[in-house]
Amino acid sequence: MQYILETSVYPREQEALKELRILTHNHALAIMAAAPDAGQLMEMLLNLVNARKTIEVGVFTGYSLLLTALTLPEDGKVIAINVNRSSYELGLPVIKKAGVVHKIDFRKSEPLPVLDELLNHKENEGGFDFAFVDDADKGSYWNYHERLMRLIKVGGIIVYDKTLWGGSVAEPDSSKPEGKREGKQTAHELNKKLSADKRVQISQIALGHGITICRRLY
Ligand SMILES: C[S@@+](CC[C@H](N)C(=O)[O-])C[C@H]1O[C@@H](n2cnc3c(N)ncnc32)[C@H](O)[C@@H]1O
Repeated sequence: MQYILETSVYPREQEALKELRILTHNHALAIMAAAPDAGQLMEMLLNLVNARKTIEVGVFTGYSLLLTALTLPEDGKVIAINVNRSSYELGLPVIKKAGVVHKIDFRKSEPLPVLDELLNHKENEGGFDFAFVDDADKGSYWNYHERLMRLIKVGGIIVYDKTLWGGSVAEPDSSKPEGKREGKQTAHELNKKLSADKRVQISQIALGHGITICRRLY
């Protein structure tokens, strides 16, 4: 198992990311993000769009945030939104040690007010290169999408995590107890809407809990 973790799943993980992953595990918190699995893909996507300004919705201890900050150029900025600050505080010493905290603009908030506030400033329309949405209130993903589609430039990328909801989107409702159907249903609704959205080119990847990459076409 250790071999798989160190050489297969994370073959080229930077030291700071590894430290944050281990710290998260040591606090008995599972790494919830697909980010460790999808790390290299995210890094490549950030590079492909020459990302300088990005948005992250759903921070937790900051694995995908640190990965983003390490990938951005010195003058890059990531606006990172999370409903609370406590888990971010846990990862913050590692982020500071990595020397990238100056690239992070952390906002403790529900995402929609922050996205709406950004849209109050005309210069932010199409002003961002990349966004990553990871599990912050799945029922609101479509509302995030409508805002992000205005904030991300044409040619920019929005990545949604957990869009296969552990594979359960493909299973019949009866396979899940009633209380556990919500995540599956919201993921299914989002997938239907994204695949019908002509404004984006999409690619869904069965990595972690499933990620969907959307490239804004117009
Ligand atoms: C799966 S974790 C994000 C993982 C993170 N990207 C990483 O790489 O470790 C989901 C995060 O969403 C946050 N969250 C949950 N509901 C939220 C909401 N309504 N608004 C903003 N953040 C929320 C949680 O506090 C948690 O930090």
